[in-house]
Amino acid sequence: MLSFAFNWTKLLQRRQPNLALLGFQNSVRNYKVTVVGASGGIGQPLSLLIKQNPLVRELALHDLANVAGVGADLSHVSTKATVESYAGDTELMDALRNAEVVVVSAGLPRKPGMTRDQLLGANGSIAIKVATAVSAACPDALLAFITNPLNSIVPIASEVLKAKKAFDPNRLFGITTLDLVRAKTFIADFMNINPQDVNIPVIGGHAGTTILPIFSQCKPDFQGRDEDVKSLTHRIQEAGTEVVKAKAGKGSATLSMAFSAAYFVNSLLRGLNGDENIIEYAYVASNVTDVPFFSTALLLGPSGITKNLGLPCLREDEEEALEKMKPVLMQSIEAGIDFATSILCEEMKKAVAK
Ligand SMILES: NC(=O)C1=CN([C@@H]2O[C@H](COP(=O)(O)OP(=O)(O)OC[C@H]3O[C@@H](n4cnc5c(N)ncnc54)[C@H](O)[C@@H]3O)[C@@H](O)[C@H]2O)C=CC1
Ligand SMILES: O=C([O-])CC(=O)C(=O)O
Repeated sequence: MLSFAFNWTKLLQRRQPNLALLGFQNSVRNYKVTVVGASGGIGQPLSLLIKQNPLVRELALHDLANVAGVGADLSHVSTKATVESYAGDTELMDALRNAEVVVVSAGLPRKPGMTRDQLLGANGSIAIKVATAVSAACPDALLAFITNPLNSIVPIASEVLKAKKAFDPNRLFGITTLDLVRAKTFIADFMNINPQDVNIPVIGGHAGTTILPIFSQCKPDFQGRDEDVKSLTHRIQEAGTEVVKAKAGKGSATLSMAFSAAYFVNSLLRGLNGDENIIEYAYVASNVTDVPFFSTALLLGPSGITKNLGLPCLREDEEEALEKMKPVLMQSIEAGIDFATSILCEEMKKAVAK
């Protein structure tokens, strides 16, 4: 019996170098993902989806409240990832320590009649808190925000990370996947095909006219009239408001957002894991246009963004829509930068006064 066991060990030892030569060694790594805002409307279904991802070793759930129950519940799901719960500001650093991917859905959602920009005061401070903690606890992590107003939140986080000397433009993302998911779904409905078969670039930002679907590059070719392009573009741009209205004061999109964020997180993880063919759209620091944050197609890899693939080919009407949206997007970016600067200045004054 002993010799049988010994022979197997020997055999396995001999086989190891061969496996390495074949490129199997470390072919699947395991990552720690932290969800901040984990007991919220998006946080819970998102955490459930991430718990099922085979690339995840550890899932850290952070929220201000109710997170222990969500964690206990989720920990009974029979998949590999272990689950740890962290509550309150005092446990944020522990939740983040050693995380390779941090996804943030912490923050207030809209109520009917509100714009996303009106969430800046409430949610801007959360972005500052999370980015500050990330800069100290896991500065090399890929940091992906869901929190609105996304067009301002990503610039806020970048200001904080710059101030903390932890800014890497290839590691900071605003998740715009839901805009692509909606575009696929609405176009597929219109053309009576499977949404999985539709591919369309959606560029810009994540609010109203800053969400720009590029119908001229739709695959398969969009079969419709100019009026159809207009009305579908409007529906994609206002789809968030459609859900806010339907939920009638009980929040905004949660399930479709969880689906979209889980998809995006999986792409980040596959990039980290060495997959070289992952392309996703996200709102990032960018020099593709003269607007400093912009969503385009990105090639992902082991350190986040490997390459910004830039603008798709644009038709004349799409060029015009792009030019029109730029000042709108710029206003939200400036609002975010001003917000961050004023809070960071306050912090510095307080530190000097101590
Ligand atoms: N990027 C996108 O496409 C989308 C963004 N959103 C945005 O996502 C955010 C979250 O939406 P929901 O989950 O529906 O809201 P929710 O109110 O259901 O959940 C938010 C969670 O964040 C937690 N939270 C608040 N402050 C926190 C802090 N400092 N640290 C940790 N946790 C904190 C709350 O306790 C709550 O559990 C909103 O800002 C919403 O506008 C929503 C849909 C789509
Ligand atoms: O509309 C909102 O407030 C939430 C959101 O960003 C979306 O659903 O696209």
